[in-house]
Amino acid sequence: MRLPGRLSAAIQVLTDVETRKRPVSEALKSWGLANRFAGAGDRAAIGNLVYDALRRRASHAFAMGEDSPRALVLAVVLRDWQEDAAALNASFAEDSHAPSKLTEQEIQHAGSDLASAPDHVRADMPEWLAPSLLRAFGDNWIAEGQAMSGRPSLDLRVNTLKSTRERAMKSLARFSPQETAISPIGITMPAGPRDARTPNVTTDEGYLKGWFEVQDQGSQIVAALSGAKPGEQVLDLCAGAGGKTLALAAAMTNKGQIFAYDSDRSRLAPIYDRLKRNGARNVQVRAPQPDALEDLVGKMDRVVIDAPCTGTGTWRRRPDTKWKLSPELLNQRTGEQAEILENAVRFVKPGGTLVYITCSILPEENDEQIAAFRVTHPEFTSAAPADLWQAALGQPIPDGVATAGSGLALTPRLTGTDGFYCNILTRAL
Ligand SMILES: C[S@@+](CC[C@H](N)C(=O)[O-])C[C@H]1O[C@@H](n2cnc3c(N)ncnc32)[C@H](O)[C@@H]1O
Repeated sequence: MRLPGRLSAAIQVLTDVETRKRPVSEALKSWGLANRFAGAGDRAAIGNLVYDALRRRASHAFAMGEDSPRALVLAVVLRDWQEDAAALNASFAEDSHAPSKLTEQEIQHAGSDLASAPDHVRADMPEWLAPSLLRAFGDNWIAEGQAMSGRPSLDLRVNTLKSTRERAMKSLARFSPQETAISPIGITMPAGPRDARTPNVTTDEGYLKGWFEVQDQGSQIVAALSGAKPGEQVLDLCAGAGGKTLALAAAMTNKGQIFAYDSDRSRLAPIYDRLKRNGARNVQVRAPQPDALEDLVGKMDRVVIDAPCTGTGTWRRRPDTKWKLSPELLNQRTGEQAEILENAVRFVKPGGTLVYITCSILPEENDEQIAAFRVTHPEFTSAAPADLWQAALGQPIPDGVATAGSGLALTPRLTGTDGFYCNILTRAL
């Protein structure tokens, strides 16, 4: 397929996402099934167009004067990919799969700047979140929003139980891997421009041997900050598919014990295969059932809460969710987090540590959640962010990462990662 056909396909997929309220990944998959002639390169390019349209939906719609799938997709090629309008129209004329010709108005709108746009449009963020983002980032919130609207890199965590970064990078040499800037065991492949494809690393021999996992550098950093040490008793209370569990097991060099629990059996299910492939042998999976964790009450050196959250920190990867988040859902998540924190306390032994993590950039789920927790639990004290960072990562904490509430905030702008938050609290003896 040439670009005109890919644009038509992207408009079709985006229309499907909008009208049927489907996740982008699902709409792309069903387009691929219905159009089997399209190759992997076509599917990647169409995916890029759709995701880029959604990443910058507010600013594209403002410039184009409308929010239709066609306007958004044309905005991507004209505003982001800097395609020449006249050349595009010439290529449309020669391609029977092309969208209809660009109008004079569309061409003119695509060139408009955002000087007069409201702040939330320039930030490409939902308007109702502006006060929260201002609280979290002060005057930098627009720049944070803009960084959150770019494409994410593909990051891998080297599994130090089985390999070294050097060996894993050799295995992936054809993708030009680079070392991550902060995580000492991370590998990154920066996102390419325009129709670049994301490398498929899961068919690599190194992956099949368990040398590395796909894991955003931000997730690797919070796992390192959680400070699990060989020999400890650790409860991973929201283990899900085990991304953090695997990182903790490697940090503990398979010594001590991790209890991996999740209230949702289906989310936990993939952990068994992943543990095997990673050679993680100090993990006991606790399936959800009454009293599943009662024997651990008061005994844990460390309880890790990788809390259910709005996922606002991952909006570069799932930009459709940026426009679906509602105040009701945010309220629901903060309620769940408060309950989980309360439950987690029971397991932390005196002098033990509670690790609270979200992949959110919203203060309601981060500093404000922890501030409320500390009112009812004055026996917990947050560790100093700068000391934690230096000890875990061997470098000084970057500007802006330490939060007012003694947490640590990662963002695309501050650390070149997905958005994450963590707060490490120690229980008094
Ligand atoms: C952010 S995800 C975990 C991701 C996982 N730790 C990883 O690194 O791949 C949050 C998880 O919390 C789980 N969860 C939600 N409510 C819970 C509860 N009350 N107790 C335990 N787990 C819960 C969800 O099922 C979900 O898997």
